[in-house]
Formats: sequence, structure tokens, C-alpha cells
Amino acid sequence: MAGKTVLKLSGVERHYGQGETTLSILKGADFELHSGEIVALVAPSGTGKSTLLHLAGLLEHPDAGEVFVGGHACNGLPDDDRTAIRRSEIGFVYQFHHLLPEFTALENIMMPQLIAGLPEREAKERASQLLDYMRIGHRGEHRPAELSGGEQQRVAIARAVANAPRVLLADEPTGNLDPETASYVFDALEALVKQSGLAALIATHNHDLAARMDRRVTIDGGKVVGF
Ligand SMILES: Nc1ncnc2c1ncn2[C@@H]1O[C@H](COP(=O)(O)OP(=O)(O)OP(=O)(O)O)[C@@H](O)[C@H]1O
Repeated sequence: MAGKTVLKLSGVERHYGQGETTLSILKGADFELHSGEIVALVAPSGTGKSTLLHLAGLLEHPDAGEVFVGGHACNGLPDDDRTAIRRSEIGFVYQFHHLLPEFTALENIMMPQLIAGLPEREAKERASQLLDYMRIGHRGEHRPAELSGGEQQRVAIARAVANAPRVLLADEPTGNLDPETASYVFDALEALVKQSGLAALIATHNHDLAARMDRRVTIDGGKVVGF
């Protein structure tokens, strides 16, 4: 059963450029994401998957329409408020892990919590717990370069959810991994979402992974549609 709405896009438009060369990517897109669900965003290259994730993650402003995160209408808010909402409500995972190379896996996961002002002991405890959930509890003291691609992505996912956001946005999180490793990373992500009641929107070109998610949406004619 669907949980409550944690992310909502309503009539969202995004156009790039001006005049005759305007590229209209989103043209009145509506979308809702509910706690506890994992939704696949599968669409051909260039149709606007990253654009949609950036708008949902409050990294960009829509040209029209509204983005609601955790019930807040975000478009007209000052940048500081948008940043505060983004930090507390949203976690991001990208195709490449972007972990800090000079820090261990555990320290990378602790980082967002320390920035948010959590005491070191608590941050460490939560980071260890997340490493266990992601089934890499034994790799906490290793630096990113000492980890496999799948392990690095699991650390990146743990870091993205370290501050207990409501929404996880992922742009091709397994795009850099072989199919077996991708499936294993997805297993861990799925377990985490189901255990925590998080909601995840995952852009992927991997149809096998998309088939395992709760719902699948695509971008067609600038709108988000289920398929
Ligand atoms: N800042 C920008 N200025 C101009 N055009 C842009 C900008 N950002 C994106 N675009 C264009 O908008 C379209 C959608 O881009 P987007 O990155 O959202 O697609 P995508 O579906 O994520 O593609 P891919 O699967 O290849 O990553 C593309 O044609 C892209 O060139």
C-alpha cells in the first residue's frame, strides 16, 4: 500500500534556451512519490531524466509549476530555505560515487551528519549501522580506492541516507557496474528503503532493475507517464 506523498511535481515546466532554439524538456509534468516505494525512471537519452531529478532535488527551479518536498511548496522559497530542505529531506546518488578519496568509508558516511551538527559518537554509530545494512560492515576502515565499484556505490548510498532523508534521488546509480553487481547493489538499496520507509526515484537504463521496482515511469512529450 502506498505511503504518504513525500515528493510531488505539479505542472512542472522546464525549457532551455530562448526564441526559436528553445528546447522544451518538461511541459506540465506531474509526478508523486510515496514513502516506502521505489520508482524507476526509464526514458531515452536526452528526454529529461536528469532535469527531472535536479528539479525534484531543488537543484534547479522549474520555469512553471511547483515542486513539493515533504509538504513544502519549494519554488518561491529563498535559496537558504531550499538548501535547508534539500539537506534534511533529500539524498542523492550519482553514477559515479563522488566519495572523498582521503577518508575511509565510515568517515565518508559520517561526513553529512557531522556537517548537520550531530556528535561524532552518534554519527559513527549510524554510519556503522548503515554499512551493515548495505552488507559492507567489514569495509568501514577502507578508503574508496580500496573498494570495488559495487562497494563504493553502496557506501555512496549509505552516505546519501545518513541524515535520514525522506527521498532518495538516484541518477544511474548502477550505470557503471556489471549486471550482477548492479543487482547486488540494488538488493541492498531495496532493503534499506523497505526498512526505513524512505522513498526512492531511480533513473536507470537497466530494464532488469526497473522491472524489480514498485512502479515504472517514463518521460513522454514532456510529461511523466507510467508504463
Ligand atoms: N543547462 C542546459 N542548457 C541547455 N540544454 C540543456 C541543459 N541541461 C540539459 N539540457 C538539454 O536538455 C535535454 C535533457 O537533458 P537531461 O540531461 O535531463 O536528459 P537525460 O534524459 O538525463 O539524458 P541521459 O540519459 O543522456 O543522461 C538534453 O537535450 C540536454 O542537452
